[in-house]
Amino acid sequence: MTTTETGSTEKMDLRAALIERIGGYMTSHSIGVAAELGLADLLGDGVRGSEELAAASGTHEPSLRRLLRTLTAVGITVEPEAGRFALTEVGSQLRSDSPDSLRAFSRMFCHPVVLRAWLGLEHSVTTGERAFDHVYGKDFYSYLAEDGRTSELFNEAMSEESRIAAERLAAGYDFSGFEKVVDLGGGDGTLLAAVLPDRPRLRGVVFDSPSGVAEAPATLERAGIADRCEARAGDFFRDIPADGDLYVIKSVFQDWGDEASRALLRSCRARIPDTATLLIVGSVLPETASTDEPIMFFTDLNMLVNSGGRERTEREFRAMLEETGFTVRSVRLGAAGPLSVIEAVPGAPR
Ligand SMILES: C[S@@+](CC[C@H](N)C(=O)[O-])C[C@H]1O[C@@H](n2cnc3c(N)ncnc32)[C@H](O)[C@@H]1O
Repeated sequence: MTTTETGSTEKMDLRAALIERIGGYMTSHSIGVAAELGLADLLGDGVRGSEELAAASGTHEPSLRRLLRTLTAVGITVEPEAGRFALTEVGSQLRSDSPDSLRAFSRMFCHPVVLRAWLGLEHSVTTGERAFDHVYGKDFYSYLAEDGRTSELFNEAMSEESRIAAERLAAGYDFSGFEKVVDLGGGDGTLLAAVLPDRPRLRGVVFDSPSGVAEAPATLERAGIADRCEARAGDFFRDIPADGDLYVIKSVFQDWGDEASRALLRSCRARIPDTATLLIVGSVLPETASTDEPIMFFTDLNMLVNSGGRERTEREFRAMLEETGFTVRSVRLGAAGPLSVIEAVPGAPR
């Protein structure tokens, strides 16, 4: 190959690299539609023809086939023979019956409610304001409180996203010195459903807003812990339960800006016992961005658009906790699967 040809190949690769990224929204849309139509459930473990899939999903075969080819191009399906498709390992996570299912998560984050808010990204970047409120005239959680179906989908999506982190926390954190865990903003109870079953003396409270906690009783029932774990509705800015000795806040702070996050920590400081322990489970951003963990940066931008919150670095978490009357005992990066665990206690260093 001549130098000129090498140079032109590199140029083509560079162009393709950018064009592929520009098409990112087409990827999310395609995955969202596949999840909505239940294509992964129809594919199951098998190889199926596009005609059979179109008949089962009530879709237009030539168009469905084009969708499936695009999904193949991004590694969700394979096309071993022309017009016949099967799931890849990545794509299998779109099956509703997979223990690692991310189907509700895909439906939620490719949902028109979220995608419309993302159309306001430029507004957010220009003004620093939440695009969601700009588009809908209300904030994300008020929207969910008024839209039961989307709220249910969001709770299910959070539960799917949480499962691995909850299992890692359950396996890796020493709960032995505690009697009652309160999961603040605990959603449908997925975290305590992972922690409590193997610890018969530990009790729990899933605390969330009325719409957030709506599915928790069923989760606790399914996990066989309903007799020692209750679902309580309330507002964590105002009435945090005072009867726990371990308080977990998982994937919550990224929803809130600095002022609200400090208000939440002050609310915890004022209500939790002085001898209690606070565990913050969530992403901890590195000081500089790179391609290593793109999801954290997607989440951060998603928070700018939808909730007005942000992901934070270890330095920022430490400063916020210290300012609000907590002492950080440890920061364990990646201790809960993709998430980190920050352990803090009320008051000055003990
Ligand atoms: C991103 S979700 C995380 C849910 C769960 N902790 C998890 O990791 O899957 C944030 C949770 O905070 C809850 N939340 C928001 N505002 C709240 C408030 N004022 N009081 C109690 N919970 C609230 C939401 O309902 C939602 O369940």
